[in-house]
Amino acid sequence: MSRPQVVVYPSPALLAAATAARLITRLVDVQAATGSASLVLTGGGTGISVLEQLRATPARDAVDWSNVDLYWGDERFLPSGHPDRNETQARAALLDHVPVSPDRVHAMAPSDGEFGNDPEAAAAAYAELLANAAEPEDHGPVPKFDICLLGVGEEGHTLSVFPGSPAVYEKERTVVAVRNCPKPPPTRISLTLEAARRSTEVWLMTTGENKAPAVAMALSGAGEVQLPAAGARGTHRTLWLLDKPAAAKVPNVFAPPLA
Ligand SMILES: O=C(O)[C@H](O)[C@@H](O)[C@H](O)[C@H](O)COP(=O)(O)O
Repeated sequence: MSRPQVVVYPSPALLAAATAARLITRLVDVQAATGSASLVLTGGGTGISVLEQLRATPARDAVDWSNVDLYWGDERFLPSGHPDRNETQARAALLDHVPVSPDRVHAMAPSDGEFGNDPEAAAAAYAELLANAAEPEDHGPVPKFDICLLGVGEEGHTLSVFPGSPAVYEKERTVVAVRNCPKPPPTRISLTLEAARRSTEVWLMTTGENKAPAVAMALSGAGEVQLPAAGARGTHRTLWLLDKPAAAKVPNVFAPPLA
């Protein structure tokens, strides 16, 4: 697993704009090298802001969106089209504005979909979707995602994996149902950390002084059970993209070299 790298931006707006630019460049580079790309989207304010900034930049059209497989790291288990669903927000922010291939946008099931109000069945179905999408060279139960975007909660959750929750101990399944989630809505579907760690690159993005303690703990060696975001690492790269307040307590070892 890769050692975390930290990049700090002066403001949330600049973090979102710069991360959108970073994402465009990475997607273009991966497509130039392999012909396609796979991206795991996240919910949360920072994650959606990045998608909105991406939509706003002309450079977005450098990506062959028809050749991107889009997945979600987690989803709020709500009826289709509900404004709080991560899918709803991602479509409004970006996906409805670029020429994605509908059959390559892999949303997690809504609570009024084919599995009804059964989040365990919906989670199992998404795990099967991922297993079917994995290629032999991925050597695992999920595709080797090129980039996995993640947010971070105040107490250190990421995806919908919360400290000390059953999901944080899950080592077998790749997708789980989450109930009684501390962050509303209470019922969700989430990749596990094991699944996220199969990503080539993991980008954790967060802002605000209220996130500074969790960020500092994650970067200071906290265990993933206590601090799930600490367990979110890519096989080749782990980026922490922060604004200054969120980075306020980051250990000096991550500070940029003195000029
Ligand atoms: O569905 C969700 O709520 C997200 O996936 C969740 O993990 C989010 O990314 C964090 O809670 C950070 O959210 P903010 O960026 O809004 O602080």
